[in-house]
Amino acid sequence: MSGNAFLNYIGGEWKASASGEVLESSNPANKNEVVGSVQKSTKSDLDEAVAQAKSAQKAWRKLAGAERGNYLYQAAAILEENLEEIATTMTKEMGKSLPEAKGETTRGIQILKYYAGEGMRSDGDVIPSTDAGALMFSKRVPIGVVGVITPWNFPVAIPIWKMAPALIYGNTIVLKPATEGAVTAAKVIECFEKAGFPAGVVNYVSGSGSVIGQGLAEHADVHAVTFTGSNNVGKSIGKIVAARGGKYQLEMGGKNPIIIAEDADIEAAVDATLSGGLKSTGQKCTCSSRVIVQSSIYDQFKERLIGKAKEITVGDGMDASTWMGPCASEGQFNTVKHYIAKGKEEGATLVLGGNELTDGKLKDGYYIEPTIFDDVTTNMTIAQEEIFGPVLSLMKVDTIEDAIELANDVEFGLSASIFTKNIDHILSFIDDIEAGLVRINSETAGVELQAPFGGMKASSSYSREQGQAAKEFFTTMKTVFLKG
Ligand SMILES: NC(=O)C1=CN([C@@H]2O[C@H](COP(=O)(O)OP(=O)(O)OC[C@H]3O[C@@H](n4cnc5c(N)ncnc54)[C@H](OP(=O)(O)O)[C@@H]3O)[C@@H](O)[C@H]2O)C=CC1
Ligand SMILES: O=C(O)CCC(=O)C(=O)O
Repeated sequence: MSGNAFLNYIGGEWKASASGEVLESSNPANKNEVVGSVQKSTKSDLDEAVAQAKSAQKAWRKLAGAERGNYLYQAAAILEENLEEIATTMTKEMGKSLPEAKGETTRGIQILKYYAGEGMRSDGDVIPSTDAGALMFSKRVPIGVVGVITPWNFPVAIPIWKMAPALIYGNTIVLKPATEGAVTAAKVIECFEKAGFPAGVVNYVSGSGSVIGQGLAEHADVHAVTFTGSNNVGKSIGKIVAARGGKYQLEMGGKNPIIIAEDADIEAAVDATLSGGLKSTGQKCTCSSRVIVQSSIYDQFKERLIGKAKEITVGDGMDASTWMGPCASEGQFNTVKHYIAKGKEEGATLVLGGNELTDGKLKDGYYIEPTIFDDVTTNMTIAQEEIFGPVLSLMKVDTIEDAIELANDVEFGLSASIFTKNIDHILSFIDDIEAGLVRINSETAGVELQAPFGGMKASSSYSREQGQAAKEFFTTMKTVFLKG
């Protein structure tokens, strides 16, 4: 590749799209800086990638799991050698701070190593047969070709946490990354290329969601599609794949609550609210967005939250002093401004921020102040819809029962957190909260790669990613009955 101008990676070769057109990626911290370019691919590019993945599948699945694992270990080592460059590209392409980008790349390395080891673990069970002379067992087998459609907010970790399990269990893949993270994702694919994966096992096709993403969903030779992104797109992918009998997995939005009980450690709760709510500029599906506080400590908590939020440094993610970077794109910037206007219009009280930041070095970026609304009620748009920006909504309750009821009063159910020392409250929270990730005295974000990840309600398609849970999606099962 020349610099950051990337072609598609199909059948083990970097290839220009039939369209002859490219899509440029610009830096959200400085919209005049072009970070790189990727191909604006066509349906025929996608067809070629799927055909390559299909023809590579048999030889790949015939390898021993340990051999497939060696390719993943190799990819991990190469990613590690390129950590600095990949993290820098991520910060420049989608704006998260460099330490966060490095942390995410490190997580990518760990995910690859975790699934590399999976090649040596059990892929079935022996089940006693009613026939004493027979051996009966289950055996996990790959599904075939997997389409991987990923968002821009974790352009390294999300492609890897989908590709690594798909590959180790013997599937071949076609990755369609979000256009706003496609240069970073191409650099990850370069690591897979250098790791020497057989041609056609790993394919990368960039381009618009409505052509390449939808094309993957519709493609008869793509047996399964794994997606992370918005609810509208996810639901549409689910319908398309289901209609043709394929398998799908959707990880979508969140509207995550953090409950602060009157016995909470206020300092720890404030730190967790800011970290969970505003790190990555609020652009995580696990971000805290609704801050539900018991009335007896409400004012004390609010004052401390606002005080600490005022200390947040906003700037270019490449600057060492930056705590919070810009919104990832102009579209995201406009969405956040729309929700802030909506919050004011519907009667919430703006107690911090709410404005664009345009002074000095910030003038060419998509910067928004850390924003806090008070007096938010559950019927307001900002209490119901995913904002994906640095906006917190404070909500007051009298009891923990009320808090949990309020927390559940949204269509989403991804992550939820409570700060309390009261064991009864903790137990009822674990029992009654409608969320896939239940976190106690800890922020709502923070996913561990070895544990199941996914949500309830509209946040996911009931499936779980990561850890051992990934096996469920990326394999199917044979039950073997063997009699001599
Ligand atoms: N759960 C999460 O982690 C995420 C949630 N979101 C939520 O979604 C909102 C919008 O973000 P956005 O980036 O537009 O999310 P999208 O859901 O549009 O994008 C996610 C992925 O889907 C692709 N895609 C877009 N349209 C289609 C389609 N019709 N068929 C198949 N694939 C498609 C995108 O490609 P392309 O980039 O080329 O459009 C991208 O690769 C955010 O504000 C946030 O609320 C966003 C990202 C992650
Ligand atoms: O919190 C995390 O680390 C993961 C978040 C995530 O999966 C997402 O935002 O899409």
